[in-house]
Amino acid sequence: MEHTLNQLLDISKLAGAEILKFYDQDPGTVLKDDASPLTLADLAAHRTICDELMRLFPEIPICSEEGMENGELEMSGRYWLVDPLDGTKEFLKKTGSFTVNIALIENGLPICGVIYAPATGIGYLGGKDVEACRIEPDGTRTKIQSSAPAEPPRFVASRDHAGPEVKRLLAAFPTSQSLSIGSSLKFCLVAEGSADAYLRDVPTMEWDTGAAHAILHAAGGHLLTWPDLKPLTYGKADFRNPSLITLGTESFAQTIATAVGESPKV
Ligand SMILES: Nc1ncnc2c1ncn2[C@@H]1O[C@H](COP(=O)(O)O)[C@@H](OP(=O)(O)O)[C@H]1O
Ligand SMILES: [Mg+2]
Repeated sequence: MEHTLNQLLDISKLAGAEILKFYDQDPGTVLKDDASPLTLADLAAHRTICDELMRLFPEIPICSEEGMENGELEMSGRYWLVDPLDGTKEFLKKTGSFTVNIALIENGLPICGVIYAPATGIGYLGGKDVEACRIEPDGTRTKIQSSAPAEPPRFVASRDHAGPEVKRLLAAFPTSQSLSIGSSLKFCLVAEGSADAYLRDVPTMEWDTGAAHAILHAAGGHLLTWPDLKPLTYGKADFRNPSLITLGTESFAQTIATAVGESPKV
């Protein structure tokens, strides 16, 4: 699996190079049916990833965000789950918080994943039998591990997508720190122990979370549905996730649920 993850990292870097070709020129933005932006960078990254995955792993089907326009496909068994450019809005704003995401799903669970941030050259990978690590632009790898909550806790939130539950959370922990960034990098902050929790009460799609979920799990962290605190599974209708909470340690979920007035887990 380690070899596969290195291949996925190489593919992510190729896709990242395609994305950066559009960083300083008109990326040809159009709006999708759900009013979210789609650019030539998303499409170029999608093509690169699909071409490489099909070349190297012809037997494994691919579910990529940009291949799902008709929304008819259902995925099961073993497949690649790809978000070629997560954080398209951040890409357009040139904040640097955008990522390439590739995960392998088996029977509804993410087995391994790679996240690569083209603007910084930093990558993350991890899987079932592979320690989670952060990869610097020069290739140096550092093992990452999620951590027990700090006092006061450190929260991370979406820059573009934070709803009323996030506001309740911040009100319940008035001394907490809150860092706001775009894309799947939020999960990486929890995975590497730089943040304690990430509550997401605005919808995400399965391709937004697959790679991050695998890395987070390999780093000792947890991704649960909110507020019922159940495991998140893949292959759902329309690829839609419910509200989510990401944690460095599982018990912190209960602390947060109680603090914001949600019923304790039964
Ligand atoms: N109403 C909605 N329904 C489904 N997904 C949504 C959504 N609003 C935002 N998202 C998801 O949130 C992601 C961006 O989150 P963030 O702002 O935290 O980076 C988007 O990823 P893309 O940029 O890949 O489209 C998109 O998939
Ligand atoms: Mg996305």
